[in-house]
Amino acid sequence: MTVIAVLGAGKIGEALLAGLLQGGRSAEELLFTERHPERAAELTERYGIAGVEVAEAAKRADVLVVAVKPQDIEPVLAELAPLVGPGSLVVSLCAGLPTSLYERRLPDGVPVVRVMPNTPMVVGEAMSAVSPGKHATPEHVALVKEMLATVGQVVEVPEAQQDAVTALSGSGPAYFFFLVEAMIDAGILLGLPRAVAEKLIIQSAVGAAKMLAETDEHPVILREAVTSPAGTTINAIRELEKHGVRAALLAAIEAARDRSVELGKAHE
Ligand SMILES: NC(=O)C1=CN([C@@H]2O[C@H](COP(=O)(O)OP(=O)(O)OC[C@H]3O[C@@H](n4cnc5c(N)ncnc54)[C@H](OP(=O)(O)O)[C@@H]3O)[C@@H](O)[C@H]2O)C=CC1
Ligand SMILES: O=C(O)[C@@H]1CCC=N1
Repeated sequence: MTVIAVLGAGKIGEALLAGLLQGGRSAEELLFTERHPERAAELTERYGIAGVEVAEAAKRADVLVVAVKPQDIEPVLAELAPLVGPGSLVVSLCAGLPTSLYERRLPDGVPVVRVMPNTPMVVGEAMSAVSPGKHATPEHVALVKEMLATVGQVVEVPEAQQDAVTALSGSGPAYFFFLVEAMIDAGILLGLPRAVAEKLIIQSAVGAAKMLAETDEHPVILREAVTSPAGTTINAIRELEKHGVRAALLAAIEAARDRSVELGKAHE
């Protein structure tokens, strides 16, 4: 039995715990730490998972998953330092934070694996990218990949690519939610009842995502198949291009990458 402790069970920490439970792990294999007792009680009530102190998490868990905001990392590492050693395994989900930060703050030899997941892990559809730090062995990486594979898909990338990954797939679900929200608004503008607009757009998003995942066709081919000559879609595409939506996405994702780099630099 591999015991996994999530340090900081906020949005992504909770998504991981929920996804691991859904993926077949039992509540006894999972632990979390939280700084607000009411939040801890809420999570225990919802999932049956025990909230513990960091010392107990370090003692009982095989994998310590750090899921606090990057701005909150220093006290967590100070608390962890006397509790971990080369036999521990620390996994960081934190945007921007390099494994070298953990290696500097924790005792020599502690293996660290940097992971960028995303919230669809709650429905078993996460996209996670893993990068080992300098003390992480292939066995450590395999263990982390195995854990993440129960909540979605996993790739391994060089750590230098993690800021780009964070901007693309870490934040990615937010861009799709934003698009869906805007498209539902368009339905309201056209006079549809909200419930109808929501159903039309959400199912269209699900259908489009399944086609992308399952047909192996390039997105351009799939879009062209919707775009009939002198039809409706091309009129919409012309407006999207006129309003610079493609350029806006490139600039937005570049800005997210830059913020990830900045979050890492704050701890140099
Ligand atoms: N949300 C997402 O989609 C993704 C987030 N991430 C990364 O995951 C991390 C967490 O993000 P997110 O879940 O959104 O943030 P949240 O603020 O929702 O979660 C962090 C949680 O950790 C708690 N916390 C802070 N310090 C401690 C501590 N010392 N001990 C115990 N608990 C503590 C926070 O409490 P409090 O509420 O008081 O701050 C909060 O509940 C970030 O580093 C982010 O970059 C990565 C991929 C995707
Ligand atoms: O917005 C953030 O900083 C985090 C990291 C990736 C997704 N959410």
